[in-house]
Amino acid sequence: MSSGLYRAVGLMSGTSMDGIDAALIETDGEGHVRPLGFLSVPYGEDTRKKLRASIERALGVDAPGADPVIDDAAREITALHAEAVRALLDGASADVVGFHGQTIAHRPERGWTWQIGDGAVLARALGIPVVADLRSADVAAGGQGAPLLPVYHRALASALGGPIAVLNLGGVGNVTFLGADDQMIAFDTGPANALIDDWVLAARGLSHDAGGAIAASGHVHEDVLARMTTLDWFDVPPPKSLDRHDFSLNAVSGLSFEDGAATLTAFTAETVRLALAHLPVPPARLLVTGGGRHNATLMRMLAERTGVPTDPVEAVGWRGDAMEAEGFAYMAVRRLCGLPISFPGTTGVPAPTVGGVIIQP
Ligand SMILES: Nc1ncnc2c1ncn2[C@@H]1O[C@H](COP(=O)(O)OP(=O)(O)OP(=O)(O)O)[C@@H](O)[C@H]1O
Ligand SMILES: CC(=O)N[C@H]1[C@@H]2OC[C@@H](O2)[C@@H](O)[C@@H]1O[C@H](C)C(=O)O
Repeated sequence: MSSGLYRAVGLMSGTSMDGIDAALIETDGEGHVRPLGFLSVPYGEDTRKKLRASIERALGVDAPGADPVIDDAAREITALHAEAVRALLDGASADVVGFHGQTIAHRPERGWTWQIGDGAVLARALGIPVVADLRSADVAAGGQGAPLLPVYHRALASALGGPIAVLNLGGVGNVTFLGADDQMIAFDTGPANALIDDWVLAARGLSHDAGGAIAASGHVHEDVLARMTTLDWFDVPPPKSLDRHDFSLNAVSGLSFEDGAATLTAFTAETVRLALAHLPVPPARLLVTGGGRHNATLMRMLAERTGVPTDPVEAVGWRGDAMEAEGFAYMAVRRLCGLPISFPGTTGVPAPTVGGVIIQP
């Protein structure tokens, strides 16, 4: 560390369970952010199986606790995160690691959110202080515990004119509205890629609809879509957040493979249109991050259905694949500086809240 600048590693393993993203940035936890490196390490099929089994168990419990299957998965992913950091740093140093962990269940209404991975083991393995458990303080204070990235979006967007919206299309979608005077409104929008992924996996064993080609060859069933979007959840004003498993494929189950993909893709676009209706004014542009920005059909439907100019975040020089990992590096530094990471407008927490636990090696 020198003159308030930290070299920080951020680790994110998202709800798609595709693997671990690791980013290295230099930051002061405020307006200065310089990207220094990024890599992704895919989970092997064996790890994914363990995580799927853990999720199944976690969704059935009243509160997080010891469980042999989940504990085994946690040990395994902690070791994989340590390897990812070593590969990223390649012998170079870092001042802190922000460790998100793998979300296996998110139940803020029950007072908890569950990210597995052992920060103390990681800190010892790396010899670097770790900031872990970044969501719990927010939930304990009455917030949704998600989304947390808005504070990082605000740092990146300070040079851009507003109002803009940053849309993350991961397994679950979330939007950050950045208005005048640093106004931040953020919330989860719906299942972004989760249902599309589930649909193509169940029917053809595919991990995703690459480029949106399957959806492009199908036909959107507007009647089915209308039934899907009448769910009360979409009318609920923010703050709000979702578990990846809060929605199901029931509504499209009778459709052909291609029409199901098209209708689910249109559903994701519609959920964003409904989300934007909760904002005080329409954003001038929608900047899209997360894996869903690689789905050309989804990007086209988003622009058509929202009527808002839509671009991948690369259009303003941000790094869409690295953004979440960079964000957790940034949040780790904010923790070291005692700065809040969640706000009434982003998670519904009553007051700006410092998040994460610092673990010395
Ligand atoms: N080339 C592509 N074409 C279509 N979809 C893609 C492509 N690449 C990635 N995706 C989609 O993006 C998803 C992964 O996105 P991302 O890595 O942003 O999610 P995540 O970080 O795991 O989730 P979350 O943000 O919900 O935690 C994949 O599951 C897939 O559906
Ligand atoms: C509990 C949890 O892991 N939530 C994730 C998930 O993936 C997207 C959306 O749902 C968002 O709320 C959050 O992640 C991002 C990184 C966030 O907190 O901003």
